[in-house]
Amino acid sequence: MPNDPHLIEGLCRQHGIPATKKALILLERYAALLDEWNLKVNLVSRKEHAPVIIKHVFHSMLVARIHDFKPGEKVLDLGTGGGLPGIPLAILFPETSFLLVDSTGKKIAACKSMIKELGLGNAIALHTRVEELRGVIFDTVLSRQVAPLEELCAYSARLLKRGGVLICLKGGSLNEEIAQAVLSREKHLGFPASVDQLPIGEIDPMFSEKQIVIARW
Ligand SMILES: C[S@@+](CC[C@H](N)C(=O)[O-])C[C@H]1O[C@@H](n2cnc3c(N)ncnc32)[C@H](O)[C@@H]1O
Repeated sequence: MPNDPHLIEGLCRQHGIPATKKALILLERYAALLDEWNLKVNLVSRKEHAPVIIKHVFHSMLVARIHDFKPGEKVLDLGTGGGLPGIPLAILFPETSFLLVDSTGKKIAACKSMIKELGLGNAIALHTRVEELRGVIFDTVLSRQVAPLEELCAYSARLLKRGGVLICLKGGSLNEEIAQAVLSREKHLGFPASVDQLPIGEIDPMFSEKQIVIARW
């Protein structure tokens, strides 16, 4: 489905997401590239009848409503697929550093090409399993539709600085998943000490079953 170029601008204004003119142009370009790449590599579901720019790009940008990305902050996008949520957020926050990792080589090749075409100097895509990342600590870990919360907490406990946060975009009923992650924290260096859920269904019916989950030390 083609992307309406004015849609993203209106949504950002309506929901208080800071986006410069340059960022809006890049976000639209990214949505178009994602559509193009999706014909060659399965990056996002092809069955959906919703524009990629809302269902995937704007959905990822909603993290900016609850987290203040700072200049110099180091962010990991764990299981980025086609760059979600890392690329939209790297566009919005050009002074924050984003490392995008995925275990599927073809997806990372697509991310590298899109990052280059968009001219993003603050995003790097790396083909690896997150379990194999060594010698690097992040201020923030992001993850969209990748794994159960306990698994994400196990990875993050090793990679997240004390005081950092894990922010996940998730769908469905999460109470049991969250309870399991909290119950298992002693296995994961005490992470998470607490978890908050923020439903985002009021923003668009498309997100009716979606939540942002924030896990803290
Ligand atoms: C359902 S896709 C979601 C991709 C993207 N975050 C999005 O929202 O479109 C899950 C992705 O996580 C990646 N993944 C799963 N486990 C991983 C791991 N342990 N390390 C790195 N990537 C992983 C998969 O290769 C896949 O691309």
